[in-house]
Amino acid sequence: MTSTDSSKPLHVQQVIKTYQQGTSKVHALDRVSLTVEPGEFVAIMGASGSGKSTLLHAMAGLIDVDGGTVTIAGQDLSQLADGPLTRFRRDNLGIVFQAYNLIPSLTAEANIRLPAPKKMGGELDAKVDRLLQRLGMIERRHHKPGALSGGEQQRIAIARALICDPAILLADEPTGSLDSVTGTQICKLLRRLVDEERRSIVMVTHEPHVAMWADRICVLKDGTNLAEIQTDGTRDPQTVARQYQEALGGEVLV
Ligand SMILES: Nc1ncnc2c1ncn2[C@@H]1O[C@H](COP(=O)(O)OP(=O)(O)OP(=O)(O)O)[C@@H](O)[C@H]1O
Repeated sequence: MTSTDSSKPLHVQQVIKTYQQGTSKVHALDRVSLTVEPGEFVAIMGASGSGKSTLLHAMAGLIDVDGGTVTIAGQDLSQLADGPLTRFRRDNLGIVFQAYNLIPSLTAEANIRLPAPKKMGGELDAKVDRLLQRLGMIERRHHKPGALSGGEQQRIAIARALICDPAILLADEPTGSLDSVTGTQICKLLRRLVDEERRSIVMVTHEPHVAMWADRICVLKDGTNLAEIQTDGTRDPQTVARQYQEALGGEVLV
């Protein structure tokens, strides 16, 4: 697997997203800012409803924002029409969801190939092989998602997200459907993608023992930046949990 272009940071500047819920307005994001450097792993934490998924979706260009900018590799996403945005997303971002979102009727291998443009030709076969090897899934390549465990399905979803060699991976609760042992395996895999390939990762999570794999934790509250926590690399969930609680002023989390 090739390493990625290291000149592709992600900047979120003063982003606003407001939803109408009945007669009231919900400020899902209220001037949130975040910069992610090449080869940096950032976790986004916050209580339920604090705006984590909305922020990730804004970074992915999956929702329009009402103010501020999301810039990836120097490109302001709001300046792209639908078609160019889809292509830009494919070439620059990999996205991983809690529910894996694999196509049940396709084999693991076919799911990985799905986002690849036709022009990749024979290069694609080699790339799929490398990804299956890298993620320990070579023996499972012909299985359909229904015959794979949750952890295996998430590995395939990560391979699919990497097929176009994006510099940035966005992950929304990637371990949320997994037991803690399998979840840790996925966290270690994500960490390796940062350490060995210098990819940038932004991951939404509720869990201190998942967030501890990041370099930095961005804590949101009510759609605003509340705090930044630098993890110290000791991977101690208790320390991260305590720092997180302190950031929230001792509030009990949902
Ligand atoms: N499509 C939508 N329509 C209306 N309101 C929305 C929509 N999406 C999100 N919201 C609201 O925006 C706020 C932030 O939601 P968001 O899903 O980003 O929070 P979250 O931190 O990811 O929560 P959770 O941890 O529960 O997934 C919430 O009040 C939510 O109800």
